[in-house]
Amino acid sequence: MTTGITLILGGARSGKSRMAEQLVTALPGPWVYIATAQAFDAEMQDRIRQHQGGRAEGWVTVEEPLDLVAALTRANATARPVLVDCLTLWLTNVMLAGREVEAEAAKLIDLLPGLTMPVVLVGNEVGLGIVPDNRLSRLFRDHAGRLHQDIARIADKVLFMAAGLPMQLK
Ligand SMILES: Nc1nc2c(ncn2[C@@H]2O[C@H](COP(=O)(O)OP(=O)(O)OP(=O)(O)O)[C@@H](O)[C@H]2O)c(=O)[nH]1
Repeated sequence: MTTGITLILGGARSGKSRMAEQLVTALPGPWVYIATAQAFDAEMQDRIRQHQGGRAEGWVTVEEPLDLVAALTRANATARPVLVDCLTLWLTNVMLAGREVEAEAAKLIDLLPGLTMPVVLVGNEVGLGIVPDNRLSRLFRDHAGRLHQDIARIADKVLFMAAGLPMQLK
């Protein structure tokens, strides 16, 4: 059974979200889904609608693109298991908002071990390709890698998804 902190990493369409939902819904509901995505265009709106339509009853959706710490604190007060999908878009939003990434990440890392309900966090592994040709992308890739390492260090369980299959890293 999933307890404590679980981190699920993987590439696009690797099955991360499905695995995360399975782990969370194996616990007694209702469950909190913290979505960090923002629908900036029709394609994303459509993708989000599909996710919402596909989610089983019993999920309470919280859309929070930036203040993840606040959303997790509120969810913790309800003592419901939580899924955060995903860290990568949250990081993108933090960078685009001009916030200090290290400070925001540090707040998250400080909060997580003190949460009383199980939390599953999803992140895209963006570091496996060639070195991006622009500075912002390189910076983003470095922030993502460091954030994943910091969360993995305090996580109870870490999975890497490939082709829908989990590899247990921790
Ligand atoms: N705003 C909002 N975003 C949502 C909602 N449900 C899902 N999402 C977003 O949809 C994204 C995940 O969808 P995909 O892009 O299909 O996932 P993926 O990472 O490509 O694929 P997998 O590895 O299979 O999970 C996450 O970033 C979520 O934040 C919702 O109700 N509202």
